[in-house]
Amino acid sequence: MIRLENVSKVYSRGARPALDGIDIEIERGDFVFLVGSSGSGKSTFLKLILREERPTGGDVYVAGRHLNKLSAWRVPHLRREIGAVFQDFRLLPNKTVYQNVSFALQVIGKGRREIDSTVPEMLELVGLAGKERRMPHELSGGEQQRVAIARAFVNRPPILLCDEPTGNLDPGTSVGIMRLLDRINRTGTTVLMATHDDEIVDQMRKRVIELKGGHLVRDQDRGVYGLERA
Ligand SMILES: Nc1ncnc2c1ncn2[C@@H]1O[C@H](COP(=O)(O)OP(=O)(O)OP(=O)(O)O)[C@@H](O)[C@H]1O
Repeated sequence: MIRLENVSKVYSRGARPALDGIDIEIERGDFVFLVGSSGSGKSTFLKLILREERPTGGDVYVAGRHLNKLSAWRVPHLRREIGAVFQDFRLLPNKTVYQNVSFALQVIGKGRREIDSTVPEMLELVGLAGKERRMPHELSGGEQQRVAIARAFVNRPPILLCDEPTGNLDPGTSVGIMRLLDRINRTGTTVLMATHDDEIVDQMRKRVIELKGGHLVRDQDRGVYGLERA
């Protein structure tokens, strides 16, 4: 589903590479934690997959596409295959919960009837039934993240990328969000989550990929956050 072959990224000439010679394959349906200290290259890794950045060396393949060769007008098609969730939720502040989720379908040209049947289903899945008419500021952080996940997943993309999705949430709320991501993964969705949340990683025992200074230093099945704590 995602494959990087000898991928490097240098942002500016002479700078240390943000990623250096990365080889990795993530299969359909995998759940993968991407860990590493600040500046290790996690966000750059996610940006290459979304084609927000391009590699300076090597090849990136996502959902059957060779991104090096993907022309700009095809990038929106790639992005339909990838739901993205961020630490800061990024909801539209002037739209209701329902509108935030339905907007994601409107912009890809879905019809009213399909939207009206899909959105309630998705809000039910994320545990927000009954809160359709709330505005984002009337929700807790955990609820806002559930809206963001509903929006990212409403068109059932095969890949969900999560950049620190529990970074702004307390531990109890984070567990709820992880249960939801786990459920989404069990539907066959590939989940790739960059995180600093050691408790979550240690609880879930999924595949762990660790970056250090732009190098891939660990790829561990049923892994933990830090080997020294194993
Ligand atoms: N747009 C950019 N221009 C120049 N350098 C960048 C840019 N984005 C990232 N970098 C550099 O690339 C390296 C990797 O950064 P990246 O944001 O990928 O790390 P990260 O692991 O996601 O960090 P964090 O956990 O703090 O989000 C860092 O040295 C950073 O300064």
